[in-house]
Amino acid sequence: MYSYEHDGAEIYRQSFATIRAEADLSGLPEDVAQVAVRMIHACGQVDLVADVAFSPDVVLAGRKALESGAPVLCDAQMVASGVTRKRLPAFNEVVCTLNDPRTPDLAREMGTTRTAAAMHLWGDRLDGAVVAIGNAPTALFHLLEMVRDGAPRPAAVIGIPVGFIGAVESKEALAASDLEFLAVRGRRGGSAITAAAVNAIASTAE
Ligand SMILES: C/C1=C2N=C(/C=C3N=C(/C(C)=C4\N[C@@](C)([C@@H]5N=C1[C@](C)(CCC(=O)O)[C@H]5CC(=O)O)[C@@](C)(CC(=O)O)[C@@H]4CCC(=O)O)[C@@](C)(CC(=O)O)[C@@H]\3CCC(=O)O)C(C)(C)[C@@H]/2CCC(=O)O
Repeated sequence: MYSYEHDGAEIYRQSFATIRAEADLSGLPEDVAQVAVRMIHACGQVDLVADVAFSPDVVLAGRKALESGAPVLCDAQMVASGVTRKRLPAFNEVVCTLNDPRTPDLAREMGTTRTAAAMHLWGDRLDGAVVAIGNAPTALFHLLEMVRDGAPRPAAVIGIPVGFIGAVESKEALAASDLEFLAVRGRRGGSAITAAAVNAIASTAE
């Protein structure tokens, strides 16, 4: 026999209370702090808060975009799968074009990864969208290149790729851009944290 909590709501309550007790959220505006709590919840690391980087209006911009029906454009299926549809305020479309049959050929032609190439299949949905990049640094770099070259601007970029090659640099490039953004500086990141951030932004929508 094991003694453990069986009540899902109580697990969540204790979890969020623990995060608020242990994480130093004092340097964050309240709306970003709410999102950071869910990001920490997704990875179990309260020190994540020190690496959270953001533009001041990113939560508001993301929320407004979702309220007005903007799609959530994701680099990987894992990110798309993690977005809780019932939290989205306007039956928003959640898009991941990675597994589109055209993507592998496009990647070969472009000489890049599939995640980066797949963004070209987002089409005009990029305009005013919430972009969620949780896996692929190449996708984040390429998004910045696309916008620099005149592609429509997303309303907010949740750019939290993880890893060792390009992750740090792509997030620094995002932070240096003029886009509304939320990121985690350093190697940490990933699909779960990214989806949690989208879910938090969506949940605060009214
Ligand atoms: C270099 C890549 C990295 N992938 C990482 C971590 C994870 N990736 C998983 C999975 C299942 C997928 N990763 C792909 C996106 C695949 N990963 C890459 C690429 C080779 C290049 C991306 C880049 O460097 O920017 C990328 C393929 C591509 O051509 O774009 C994936 C599509 C590969 C595949 O299975 O076909 C796939 C995504 C599937 C989906 O959700 O749609 C992991 C689960 C690892 C595993 O399977 O063992 C894991 C998930 C991490 C997460 O939280 O998302 C890194 C570490 C991010 C790495 C990039 C950086 C580095 O340092 O290498």
